[in-house]
Amino acid sequence: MDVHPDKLDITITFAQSLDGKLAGPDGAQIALSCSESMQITHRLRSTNNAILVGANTAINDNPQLNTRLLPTEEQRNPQPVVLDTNLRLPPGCKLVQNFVAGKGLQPWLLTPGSDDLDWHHRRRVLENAGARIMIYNPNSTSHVDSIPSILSTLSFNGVSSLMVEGGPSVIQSFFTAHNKYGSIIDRIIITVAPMFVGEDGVGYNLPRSDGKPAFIHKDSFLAGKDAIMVLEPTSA
Ligand SMILES: NC(=O)C1=CN([C@@H]2O[C@H](COP(=O)(O)OP(=O)(O)OC[C@H]3O[C@@H](n4cnc5c(N)ncnc54)[C@H](O)[C@@H]3O)[C@@H](O)[C@H]2O)C=CC1
Ligand SMILES: Nc1nc(O)c(N)c(N[C@@H]2O[C@H](COP(=O)(O)O)[C@@H](O)[C@H]2O)n1
Repeated sequence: MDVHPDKLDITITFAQSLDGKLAGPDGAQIALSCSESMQITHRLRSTNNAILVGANTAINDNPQLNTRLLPTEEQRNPQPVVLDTNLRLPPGCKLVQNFVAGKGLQPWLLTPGSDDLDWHHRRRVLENAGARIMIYNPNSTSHVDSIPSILSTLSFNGVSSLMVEGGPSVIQSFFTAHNKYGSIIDRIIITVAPMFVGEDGVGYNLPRSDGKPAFIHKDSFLAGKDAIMVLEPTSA
């Protein structure tokens, strides 16, 4: 299947510990980035026209996904997108609250849809609260195989650059889709925090890619105590 005719520019970006964890036990949120690297993350948010997280991140962290750490004149908020298959996002979350208060863009919740009556009830509640529900074509029940449809839906709705922020399950899906469909990810920007989380933390795996590295180093620099590393696909 063709990924999509108008390819989005896709940046995968997240913070990890030295032992490769993005979240604590049971996927709990942990503060990995220092203030300097967090500001760089907000700058990156400002250079993309959409930011995507998975439902668990949206529910656990109740994030704002905005650029509030930048000076006012540099703040440019990306379109918030949540991969929310079963419409689990609480209608009172900050993304919806900020939109209703005129302090953020309308959150888009992407789902393959459902015949379930409770799902339709949650859809009405979320739409009445202020969220936009967007249904992508479910090519299969697999998260990985849904990614081309998700990207087409975003592209069709005017998104040209997408920052994928996490969590680990979504990142894993994008890495696997990149390996399977090719040419999906344009760069990975990882903040490495000088700490260990331990074996109960949650990380990701990079799938094998015909024995050669799928991504190679392009740049590294320090931001406060953290190291930031930029990688690009081998073929780029
Ligand atoms: N260190 C960092 O930079 C970041 C850390 N996190 C942490 O990650 C934790 C949550 O991570 P996870 O539990 O892995 O959940 P996640 O945030 O990746 O969400 C996974 C859920 O998204 C939905 N989903 C829909 N389409 C999907 C697709 N194509 N691929 C994968 N999931 C899809 C499913 O309901 C799935 O259960 C959060 O608590 C947060 O603190 C989140 C973002 C960045
Ligand atoms: N860059 C980065 N460093 C960390 O240490 C983190 N825990 C995260 N998490 C991501 O940031 C979201 C919070 O965003 P807001 O501050 O609410 O705008 C969180 O949901 C994760 O996506 N990122």
